[in-house]
Amino acid sequence: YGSTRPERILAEVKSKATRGDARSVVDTIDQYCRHQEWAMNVGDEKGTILDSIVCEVKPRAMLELGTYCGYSAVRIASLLPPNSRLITMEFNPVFAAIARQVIAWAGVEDKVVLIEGPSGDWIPKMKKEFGLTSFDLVFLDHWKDCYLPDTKLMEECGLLRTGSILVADNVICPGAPDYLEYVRGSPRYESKYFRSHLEYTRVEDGIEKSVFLG
Ligand SMILES: Oc1cc(-c2ccc(F)cc2)cc2cccnc12
Ligand SMILES: [Mg+2]
Repeated sequence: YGSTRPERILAEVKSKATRGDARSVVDTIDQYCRHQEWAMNVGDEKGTILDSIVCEVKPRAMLELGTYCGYSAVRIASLLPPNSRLITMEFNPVFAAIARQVIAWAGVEDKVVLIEGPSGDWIPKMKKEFGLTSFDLVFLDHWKDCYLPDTKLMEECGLLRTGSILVADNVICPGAPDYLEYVRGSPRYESKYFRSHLEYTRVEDGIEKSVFLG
């Protein structure tokens, strides 16, 4: 029986990356996915844009929708200030199982809480489950047709405060047109597009950064 792509990525991390070194895990995955087999990590180019926003915001409470193999969770966690938390949500149990191991290998498990299940089910429970008031920063990197409904749900559940920032991957490729139209057209958001490329390719893609104005 064949291994899955996430399993091959984990094997590469275990054989090539230094245990406890988040940067080496990130670089190992980028090397593998650029030269061996493509995978849907945010990647090095868009990852640098994400890094700059995380460093600017210094979030105490951050949410990631769409963990996949844990590449961006590791990247983000390595930049978080002490006693900050990244909650990352993954619907696919196979991806979640791999991500847990990648996050552990990188040594950032004390900053990351991985929850499994559909975002639509979890978002209404977040406040109670995690004793949260709101998220300072949200990274949307899951299925593109969930970006808009999940954003509206976060608004309704009071998980966004004045100044909360949404960062969305793949707004061009595969694209999230309804989400873009919403955050760019709504008076409740101040939105900005960061032009880049689809991870490990020359195809255009980009990240949309949107500040919730309350
Ligand atoms: O960064 C991503 C990229 C793609 C993607 C897949 C196939 C393509 F041909 C192009 C792009 C899918 C994602 C799904 C979820 C989160 N991120 C994704
Ligand atoms: Mg993506």
